[in-house]
Amino acid sequence: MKSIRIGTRNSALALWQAREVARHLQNNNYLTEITPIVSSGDKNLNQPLYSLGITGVFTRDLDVALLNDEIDIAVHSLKDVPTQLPHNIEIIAHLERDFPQDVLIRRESARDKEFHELKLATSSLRRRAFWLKHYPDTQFFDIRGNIQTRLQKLEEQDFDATILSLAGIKRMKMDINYEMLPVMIPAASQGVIAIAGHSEKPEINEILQSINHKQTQICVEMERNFLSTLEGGCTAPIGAFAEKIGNQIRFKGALCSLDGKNYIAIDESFEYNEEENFGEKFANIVLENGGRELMAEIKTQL
Ligand SMILES: NCc1[nH]cc(CCC(=O)O)c1CC(=O)O
Repeated sequence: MKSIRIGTRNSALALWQAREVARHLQNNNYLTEITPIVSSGDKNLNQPLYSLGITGVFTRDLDVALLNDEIDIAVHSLKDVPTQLPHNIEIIAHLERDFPQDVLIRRESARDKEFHELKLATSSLRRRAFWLKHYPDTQFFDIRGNIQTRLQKLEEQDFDATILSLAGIKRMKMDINYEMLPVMIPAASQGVIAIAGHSEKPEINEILQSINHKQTQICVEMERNFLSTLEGGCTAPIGAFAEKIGNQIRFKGALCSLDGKNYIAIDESFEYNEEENFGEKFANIVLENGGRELMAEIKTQL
């Protein structure tokens, strides 16, 4: 049997995630090989992502490799994958989500500062806006690069703290202190490793079903439907997180103005059924409660 060619970006986190997918496939007796691919998102580190004006900077090169049959599957952090996929590319499986949360990481010299006094480095509109909602006078700095680069910048530059995804920190086994931020709603599909494939490769796609985590899939599809219904093709401060609790799903979602002053949120627990598109339903509630005007306002500010 031929081995499954796994395409990945070549950052440490991406490689770890690709190995994790390989491990799941090997446990099911499939052979695998890993093919790292340099993405244009990694080559362009001076500008914040939203200002590059295109979605899918991290995924585009892997999409091309899939379409050219250079790889059989592509492993992604699902939160970096646009909700609109190119023709013939599909998300075919999800690994189980482990740590969805955002966490705060401070430099030693800022250990005793209160949250509202921190000078914060993040280039995420969502993290910035949700933080400003609680601490409106915070000073922000842009920061780009992978987790290791960002932590190094935190040591060297003139800001106190940064906000990162806990999943990335755990996967990189970083030995650092972090603080949970319960008021921040994670980005849609944060913490989820997803596998993309070519729509016209049913054999591979069937194999991938054997490692798909259905519960995770249900939650992230809801989050991503919420996001795509709200977003209409721009990057806005939107959080979305669905979680199974007992036999219910709890969905938290929010849209926030860039300055954090206007915040429209959903927090619902319900029994899941396949027929109802809950993500779209909750997004429409947000849109009808001022979200439409807020989205229009945000689009003029980006
Ligand atoms: N946007 C960058 C990115 N994409 C995926 C992760 C980490 C893994 C994840 O949260 O899924 C990160 C780093 C971060 O947000 O701190």
